[in-house]
Amino acid sequence: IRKANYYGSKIPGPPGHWLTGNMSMFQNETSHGLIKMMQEEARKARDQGYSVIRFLLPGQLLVYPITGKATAKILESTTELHKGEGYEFFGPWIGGGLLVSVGERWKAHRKLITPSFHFAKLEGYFDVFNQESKILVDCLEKFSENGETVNLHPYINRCTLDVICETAMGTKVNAQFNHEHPYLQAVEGYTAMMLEYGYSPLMWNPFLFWLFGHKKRQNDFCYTLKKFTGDIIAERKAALESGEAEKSTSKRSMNFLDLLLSKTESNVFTEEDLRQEVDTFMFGGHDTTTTSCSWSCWNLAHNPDVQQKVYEELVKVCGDDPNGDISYEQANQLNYLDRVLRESKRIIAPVPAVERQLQNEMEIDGYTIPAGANISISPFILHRNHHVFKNPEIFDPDRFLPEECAKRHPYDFVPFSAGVKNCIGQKFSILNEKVMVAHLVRNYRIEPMLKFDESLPCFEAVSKPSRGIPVKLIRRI
Ligand code: HEM
Repeated sequence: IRKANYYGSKIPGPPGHWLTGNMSMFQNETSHGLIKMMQEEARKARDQGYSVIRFLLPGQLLVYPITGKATAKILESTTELHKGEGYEFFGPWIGGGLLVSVGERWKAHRKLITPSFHFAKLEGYFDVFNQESKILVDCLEKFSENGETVNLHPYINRCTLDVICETAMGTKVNAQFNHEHPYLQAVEGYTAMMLEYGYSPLMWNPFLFWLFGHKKRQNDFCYTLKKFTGDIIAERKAALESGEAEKSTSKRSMNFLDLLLSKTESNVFTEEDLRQEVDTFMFGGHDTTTTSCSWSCWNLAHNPDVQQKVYEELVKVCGDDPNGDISYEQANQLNYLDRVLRESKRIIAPVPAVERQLQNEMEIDGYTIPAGANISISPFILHRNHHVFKNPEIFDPDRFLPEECAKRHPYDFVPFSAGVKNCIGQKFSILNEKVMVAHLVRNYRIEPMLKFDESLPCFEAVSKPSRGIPVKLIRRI
């Protein structure tokens, strides 16, 4: 506590209690209030010319770089890759998967997995992107017919789960037809617990964690999550061994799970390594894309002119058949849609923040941050920098015209983080989302059924919309 207070007193930030620091600012806020509070603290600090701010939690110094330039220092480090303490909560689920691992293990696994996201592979995933997006459109048809309001979020969620299972694991789970999917409920429960854990010091004590039943809750969620992926792995393995499924050996289509299974056969990977990486991909790749696509639909619904321009671009590039597939080449020509999806990630970043725990002292813009401090890289804070994004609360896709991007620091916009530990799935996710949104907009005009700020991003592992994405869908003729 003394060390955190000593260094903390030299970094700009709100005054705090000697023992509890700024804890009360965190505990008194709702999840969305927390985001607003931090954005406001960052705004005040920037206006005073600061590039970092800090918060103090009991014995913990939490530092936020608030400009792209200050963020570069941590993101460009090739040694400060340890995740913050908050990630320990995910240990029982994803263990030492890519997201949290460091050192030689991380390097070796990342090198092995990277080829699954080579651009030639991405093209091979388009059949699944199209197929599942069309199922999504069909599942929503009844709402356009009867004029009922529909919350798009769970529909998109089931669609992205089907996409990731089929592309990465070669397994169809048909979640779009199973509305009570236990895996999705467990993901929701586990990630919601994370925020509770992060700001409830009593939960940090393992005995109290157990005593109040949190451990049991966590174990139950974990059991469901691991059983789901464990079954997928076992099924795929059995299918390959019996010759029922063809091993995808072509460079173009080898799926992630087959790749990892081949490494366990040659003893490069243990069975446990395999499970952890599969769970990491499910965790990292599914909820994130869902959140991003949901907010894109919300932004489109609230900006009908933008939605119309997206539709016109779609007709121009892909033709006017709403049921036709969108090819990889066409997706790459949808430049306006691309800007819209980026602006949506700026307005509401799907991942509110990622953390690093310093192993060595680091200086950022003249401030000394001690070893052990947590540095939070928060797109939520960086993307609202009013010195860089004028009127940051306004949705304007033209901020992403090439000439506008050239005026900014590359780390002013970091929805997928950056540096060596950046998101491995970013291209996959962007293309998947493009195809989903394209199919939705080609078929329906999306109208909002709440004001923009009546559904708010929650500060969990992902920025889930507090009241969903309630819309009316009007069939395009
Ligand atoms: C809109 C969608 C997505 C967003 C916003 C997103 C964001 C992020 C962020 C912020 C990180 C942390 C990087 C860091 O600590 O610096 C990350 C890491 C990661 N993401 Fe994503 N992600 C998305 C989609 C995906 C998809 C689709 C996959 C897999 C199919 C994926 C797999 C991963 C993995 C494995 C890591 C860990 C990488 C490493 O540490 O080497 N993500 N992602």
